[in-house]
Amino acid sequence: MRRIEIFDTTLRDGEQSAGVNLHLHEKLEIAHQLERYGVDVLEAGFPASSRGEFQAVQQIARTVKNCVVAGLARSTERDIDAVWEAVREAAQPRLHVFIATSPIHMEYKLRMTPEQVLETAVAAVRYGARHFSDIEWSAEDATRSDWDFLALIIERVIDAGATVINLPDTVGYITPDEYKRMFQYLLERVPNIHRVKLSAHCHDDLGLAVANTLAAIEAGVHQVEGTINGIGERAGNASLEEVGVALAIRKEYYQATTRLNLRETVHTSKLVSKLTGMVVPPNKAVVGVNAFAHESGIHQDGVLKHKLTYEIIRPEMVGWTSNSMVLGKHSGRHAFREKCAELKLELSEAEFEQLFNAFKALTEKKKEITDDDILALYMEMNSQAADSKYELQFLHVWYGTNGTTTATVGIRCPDGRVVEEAATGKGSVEAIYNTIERALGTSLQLIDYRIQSTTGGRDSLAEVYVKVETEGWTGNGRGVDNDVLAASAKAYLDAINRIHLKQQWEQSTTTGSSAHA
Ligand SMILES: CC(=O)SCCNC(=O)CCNC(=O)[C@H](O)C(C)(C)COP(=O)(O)OP(=O)(O)OC[C@H]1O[C@@H](n2cnc3c(N)ncnc32)[C@H](O)[C@@H]1OP(=O)(O)O
Ligand SMILES: CC(C)C(=O)C(=O)O
Repeated sequence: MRRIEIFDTTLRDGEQSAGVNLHLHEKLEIAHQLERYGVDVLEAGFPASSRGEFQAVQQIARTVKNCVVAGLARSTERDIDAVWEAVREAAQPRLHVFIATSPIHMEYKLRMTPEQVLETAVAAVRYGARHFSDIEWSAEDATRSDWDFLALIIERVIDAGATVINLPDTVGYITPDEYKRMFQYLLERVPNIHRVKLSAHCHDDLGLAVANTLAAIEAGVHQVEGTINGIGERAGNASLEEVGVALAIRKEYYQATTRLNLRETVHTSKLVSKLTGMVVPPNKAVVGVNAFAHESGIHQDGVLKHKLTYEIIRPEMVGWTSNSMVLGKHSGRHAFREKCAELKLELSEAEFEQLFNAFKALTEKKKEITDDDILALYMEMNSQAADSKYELQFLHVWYGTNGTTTATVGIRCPDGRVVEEAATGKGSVEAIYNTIERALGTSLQLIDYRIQSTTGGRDSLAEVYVKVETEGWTGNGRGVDNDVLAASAKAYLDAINRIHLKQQWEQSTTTGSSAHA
């Protein structure tokens, strides 16, 4: 088994993500977490770019002890001096110096001939070697460079003192097979290449960053570079957490390990996301909230019977507490039964079927069903059981801006009749309650009315609680619906039903027969 070194550039290339600007204390917090995560090299920033950046790199270099701390420089003495001043107090300082080697970059950006680039690169490494014993040299846009030119310049910078050679796919252009062949070609052609470590640095413009990084490992590189959550310039860099997990899960295939403490993965991802403001997509591999969420019945059934049917990564391995069964419209009875057991709902087979059907009906209206939704359905089912008297059949409300609202309700009575009535009120709820009272020939006083949603989100269920009083009797009622007005009507009827139950119970205790019999 080879050990692959992990070079983290979240604080340099990651911070180059559009819109990201970390404060010193935020960079420090991420740096210390990266140290706990177990990265081998931490690229803290580009010291020559600003005073604040210099100070941040310096602070990181002073406090991080368990990994190499690197700073990036162009091939100029000023940039290299800035890196030295910033990282000189690090336990293990590294200079990372680069120059572009592709024809397009040399001609249009640097406005240099290949000979000038060669001379500048060698001079920069020599200059850096006055202070640094650890020098990483990068051929920017290596993957669009001429391979023979690369071979020549690599040989020369190694002679000048480079200890790590990094060949970045700066614009995310190469494919895994080509990248592998490029490294293999250079390993054969450059005579002194075995004196140094080789490194890969991939961007995700074609969505190939992780695949290219793994291909480079197959080709024999010693170090791979990337960022947490794959953040970085344009489409970002290779996601280090994905590379680390791929190597761990496919250890037999890659024959390679890392020093990463994978259990810190999720925490590291969340911290970087929080401080950079770069939201992790829910379906992102390893760290997305859906990465271990099973939604469809066949998958949930499989996972309940044997996790490995649909899980190649143990969620605990990367720091999730467990997988999650998301109950939605694709869920089946196995997952629903598991959830009922978890919620400690005691159900007969018939009750289970009734609750399952209510749950399935709810999935037509709501995307994800939460524990609270299920509990609400359960309580609703129980309150509607044998004791139930009056049940809402339909409800229409015409809201008027002139201060009068009209409601029409249909109520199924215990004897099976459906009574229909209409009445007005100053607002929708008052109109509904006036109509219910007229339909049932009763008069109630509303003592308390409270409404809340079972969860956040527009598709949340509304839960209404009421307390009513009539002729010395009080009753509490609860109604749940995905519409607030229907929930209000149900709560009122529920309160009325409870008062009737109390009245029947009192009557039965005085006459000696049971109202529930
Ligand atoms: C692939 C990568 O991710 S590379 C790293 C990218 N990171 C950054 O750019 C860090 C933030 N950058 C900055 O703060 C600024 O760009 C600075 C401070 C580095 C330079 O700022 P300025 O001096 O104003 O130059 P500006 O950024 O406009 O242009 C870059 C200059 O560096 C030159 N340059 C680019 N790469 C190199 C190199 N590797 N070695 C030497 N010179 C280089 C360019 O040719 C250009 O030179 P010119 O001014 O003679 O035309
Ligand atoms: C400076 C180098 C390593 C880089 O970030 C790139 O080429 O993408």
